[in-house]
Amino acid sequence: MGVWADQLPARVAVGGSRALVVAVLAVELVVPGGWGDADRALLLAGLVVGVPHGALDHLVPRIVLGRRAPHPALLAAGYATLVVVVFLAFRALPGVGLLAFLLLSVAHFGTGETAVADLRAGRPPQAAPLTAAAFGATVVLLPLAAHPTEVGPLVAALSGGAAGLTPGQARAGVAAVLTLAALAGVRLLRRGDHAVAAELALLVTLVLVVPPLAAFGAYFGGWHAPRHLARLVAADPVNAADLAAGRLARPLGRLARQAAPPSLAALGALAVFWLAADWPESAATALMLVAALTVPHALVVAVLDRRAGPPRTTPRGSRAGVGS
Ligand SMILES: CC1=C(/C=C/C(C)=C/C=C/C(C)=C/C=C/C=C(C)/C=C/C=C(C)/C=C/C2=C(C)CCCC2(C)C)C(C)(C)CCC1
Ligand SMILES: [Fe+2]
Repeated sequence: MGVWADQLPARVAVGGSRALVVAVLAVELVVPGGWGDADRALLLAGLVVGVPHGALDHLVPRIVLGRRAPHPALLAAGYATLVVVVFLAFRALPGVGLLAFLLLSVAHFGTGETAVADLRAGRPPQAAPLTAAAFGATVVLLPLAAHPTEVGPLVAALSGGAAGLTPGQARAGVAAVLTLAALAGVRLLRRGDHAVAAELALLVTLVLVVPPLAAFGAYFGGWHAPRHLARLVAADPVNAADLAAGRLARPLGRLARQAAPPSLAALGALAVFWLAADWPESAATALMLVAALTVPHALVVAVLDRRAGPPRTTPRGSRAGVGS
């Protein structure tokens, strides 16, 4: 086979996510009125499609550590407890909660991008703080700074009424994120990572051009989630033989079966929150739930990143993939 077996899922996810983001951009630029009022629908769709990417978190330690890992049922109970505690803490201290959520999100999305880039390049995951910060800030902070009016009501609902950014702060925020992205882009180009630099430019364009809620929905559900799932599929030794034979359908079926129950539980809670209030409280409470899911999810992904090794060197050879 011409590619690393481990890289097959990532190649598919990368191709699909690029095409989706380009399509979302094209709608904004070509269709009269762009996304218009459909931005909320795209945010909701992105959240719904994106939630399952964390639904295998309680199984990740077993994938990574094998039998030495605590039992998945124990992990699921701890995970669910942490979600409830963080959700209640966010509600009690919304200002601090929002700040912490944004910073954790920058780190989580940013390191997710560098981990996928490393997997595709066939090298072990390595710390790339500048690239990670640039990606994370682009998808989390740039929408807030570039579109303060559109996100204002949602940010106020999430933060317990805190005033949004002043025009001066927003301009400074945009300049800071664009400078960071430019520095990271130049460094990536110098290192020969042209595709990653182009992806950073694509995401910057998405966030600047497309309304912020639509842009975030597209990124979360159409880019971050499939790429993360691709890493999990590649990391699970159970999938090794299928991937080596170039088969993705069976690994994806297994993943869907395992992810269904936790996804339905989390989506049920999301639906209740979304339907129980009017905009923007509906979206704010749903995002608080996402924030609560983010804490254990980011912890699990950090473990995955630390334990990851280089891809297998032979399609069916000894396992040294993301999860080894
Ligand atoms: C396993 C399990 C489970 C499940 C889980 C899951 C399902 C998970 C998921 C996870 C996830 C799902 C995660 C996520 C993450 C996310 C994030 C990290 C986000 C972020 C966001 C942001 C940052 C935003 C921002 C903003 C604002 C704030 C405003 C407006 C504009 C914007 C949108 C930009 C349960 C619990 C059932 C049980 C136990 C076990
Ligand atoms: Fe994630």
